[in-house]
Amino acid sequence: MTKNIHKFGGSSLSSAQRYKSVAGIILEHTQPGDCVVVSAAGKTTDTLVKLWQSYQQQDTHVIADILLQLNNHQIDLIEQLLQANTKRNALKILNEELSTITLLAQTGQLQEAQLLAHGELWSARVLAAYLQELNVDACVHDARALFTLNDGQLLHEQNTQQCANLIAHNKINVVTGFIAANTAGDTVTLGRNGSDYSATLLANYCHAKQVCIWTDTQGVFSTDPRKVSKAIKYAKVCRGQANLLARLGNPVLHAKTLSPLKNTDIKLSVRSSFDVQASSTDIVKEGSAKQKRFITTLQNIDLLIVENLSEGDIAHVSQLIQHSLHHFSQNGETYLVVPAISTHQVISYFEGRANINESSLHGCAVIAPEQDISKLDLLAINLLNSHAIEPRFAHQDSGYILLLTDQVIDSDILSILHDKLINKGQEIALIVAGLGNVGEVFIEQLSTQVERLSDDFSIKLVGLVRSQKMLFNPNGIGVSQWKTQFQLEASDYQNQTLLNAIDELDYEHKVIVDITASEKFSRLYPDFVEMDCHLISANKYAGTAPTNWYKALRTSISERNLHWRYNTSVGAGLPINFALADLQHSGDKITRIEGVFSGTLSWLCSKYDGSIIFSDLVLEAQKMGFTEPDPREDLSGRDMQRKLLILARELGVELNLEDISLSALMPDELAQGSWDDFLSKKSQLDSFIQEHAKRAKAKNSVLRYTGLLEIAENEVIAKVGIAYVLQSDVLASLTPGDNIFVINSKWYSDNALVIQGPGAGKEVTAAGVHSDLYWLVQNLR
Ligand SMILES: NC(=O)C1=CN([C@@H]2O[C@H](COP(=O)(O)OP(=O)(O)OC[C@H]3O[C@@H](n4cnc5c(N)ncnc54)[C@H](OP(=O)(O)O)[C@@H]3O)[C@@H](O)[C@H]2O)C=CC1
Ligand SMILES: N[C@@H](CC=O)C(=O)O
Repeated sequence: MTKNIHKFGGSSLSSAQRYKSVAGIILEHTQPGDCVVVSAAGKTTDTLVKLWQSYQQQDTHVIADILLQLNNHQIDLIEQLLQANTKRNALKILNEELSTITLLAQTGQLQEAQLLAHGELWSARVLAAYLQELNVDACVHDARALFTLNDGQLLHEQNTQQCANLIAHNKINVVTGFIAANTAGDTVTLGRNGSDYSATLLANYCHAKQVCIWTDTQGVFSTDPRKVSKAIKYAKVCRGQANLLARLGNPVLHAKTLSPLKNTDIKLSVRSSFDVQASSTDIVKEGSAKQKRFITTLQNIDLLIVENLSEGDIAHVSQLIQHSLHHFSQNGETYLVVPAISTHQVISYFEGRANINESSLHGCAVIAPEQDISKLDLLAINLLNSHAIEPRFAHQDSGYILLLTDQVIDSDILSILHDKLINKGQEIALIVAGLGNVGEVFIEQLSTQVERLSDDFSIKLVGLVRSQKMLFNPNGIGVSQWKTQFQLEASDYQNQTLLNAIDELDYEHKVIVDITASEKFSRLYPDFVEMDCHLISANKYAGTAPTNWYKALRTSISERNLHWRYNTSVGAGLPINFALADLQHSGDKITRIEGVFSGTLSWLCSKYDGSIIFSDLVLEAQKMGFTEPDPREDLSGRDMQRKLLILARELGVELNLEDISLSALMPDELAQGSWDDFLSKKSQLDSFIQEHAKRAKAKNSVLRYTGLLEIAENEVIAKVGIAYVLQSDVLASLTPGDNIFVINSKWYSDNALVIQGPGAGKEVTAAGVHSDLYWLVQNLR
């Protein structure tokens, strides 16, 4: 049974390397019986159109050039992808076909559609042959045997039967997009971007479950992400809004692509074939997702008034000019928005029923939930006016506003409109992992913050995660009753359950707040990022992961325009990462950071005077919520080593944990075994500390645990360890629990910049996590 239809466009097949990537996707994402619809490789259709025009103009030089170009491109693909007999065979067929084209042209028998069809035929054949070489049982279908039209109308019943007869249930069916046949057996095309339409038609005829359009963008965005960096990628868009978008300037989907899905349950996804890990946008049935806000731009259009416009006219004209069309009524007139380049063709089609009302227009369309439209209309006009743009024509309808102007809406204006119209009132889903010392306080402080930020965003807590249990509610968990709700409703925690729940969320923004100390949880970050989640970490594991993993994560975050905040991973609530980033952005160069970066070790060393045994102080620090879940992470120096690595990476220094030398504040032996084992041997820790305190005293010094990062031209010194500091030193009089960062830089060379304050504690840390959340929300605006 055919379950899924996958469609790959020209850009996904533009080179041999791209074919290999597509084959990789097919291997991973398809099963026997699925169909793979392909467009012509790269710009092949454009080249074939030029060839057709050159034949019309009988321009022999250009014809020869184009034929050579097509031949070389195909030979290149065949040579790189196929082997032995398959290759020889493919080259022979290509040669024969190009000769036939020449012969047909010379005898005046060449037809345009028949010529254009070669693009899809070539890609389908090369892809299927390449898949076969990879041992995939693939077959090729020429869609002219599957889709028949009579007088421009698809013969649905006949086509369903043809698909049932020909589509193989035990193979991967590679199908040519874009082309069909008429009842006389001649080739016809389904119009520009017809391959998407082929895919949804095939899904309808084969009763498929899902169509996946693999393209060069990651999905459907609130606006063009190439023009507006804060464009929001939506996880779900309803078909009605997708249809409007297609008609009002968004090129990702075309209105006719959606038509075969009407009255079906077939799911449509838009995914990137260039970034396979990225999440998709799903186009779903009305009511299955909330209505979103979009802004699209229109350029070089004319506005026609048409008499007695029918749906049939729209279908015919769209086919004629190969463009999705939008029409609407206002004050008793019916308007049609057409690309200026096609106005002449459209007017002739209507034979006196259409007149130009306004010409040479540009503008924008805002699509939004019905109830927001009037408010947004006013706001949009005011914003345009404030930039000296007076709409020449305005139309407000259910679910959208159309503002047509003399000026082009450029990226700058579009960004402003997007910020003020689209990026307001958006919903942010918050998933908090780690409900320990810091996590609990973070949630207690949450309701005030949610209220404070509510002007711009509606923040909803949707997930709470502990090591063994999780609570997830896409509609929101009551912040004031979270504990009771967690006790009563939490289910067993599993990574996949959590990931599935996040993937299903229909929110504009998703934020994972990691307040665990779990390495295992941090390993899920790449999955979160693939689902377009922003990250806030108090957890230090991801920030100190091996360089390759860390860099890949960073790249993936920046490619998706996401944010990762982790200020509390060093210095708890102190603004150390902010300060370093700020200095660097302002042109400073940091050369040295020295100090005490552990609240726990600061507290322990400052408190210890021999009157209370050291291990009892450790237990007290643990009780106060200062220490890591296992305080040996602190005593081993490992936690401070992590902080130093985070600081180093913040400054662009490429280090791994092993590059930071470390001496522990406990005997190595105590690092092994369980916490109970440690407690049974804690006297060893006490003797160890006693001994160091004695040695320090002998030098008129006190025992401290310090870190140093020194960045010279050719050398980086990075170390954490025990230090004996003179009584007169600033580190000797540090308030217990305080961190101190002494920073030297180009600007702070002789007189260092000092940041000092509490470096651990649940309240300050939770407040620091809120500061990261606040920063993030400000940057989503
Ligand atoms: N305490 C402080 O002063 C500061 C802490 N931090 C950092 O904040 C983080 C939390 O510290 P703290 O609150 O003190 O730690 P706690 O040990 O009190 O809390 C840790 C929480 O994480 C949960 N958890 C553990 N493993 C997983 C997992 N695999 N998946 C999901 N949840 C998990 C635990 O679940 P369960 O409840 O089931 O055990 C617990 O709720 C740490 O990374 C720490 O380094 C940063 C700055 C200062
Ligand atoms: N154990 C840590 C807590 C914060 O990271 C410390 O004491 O600094």
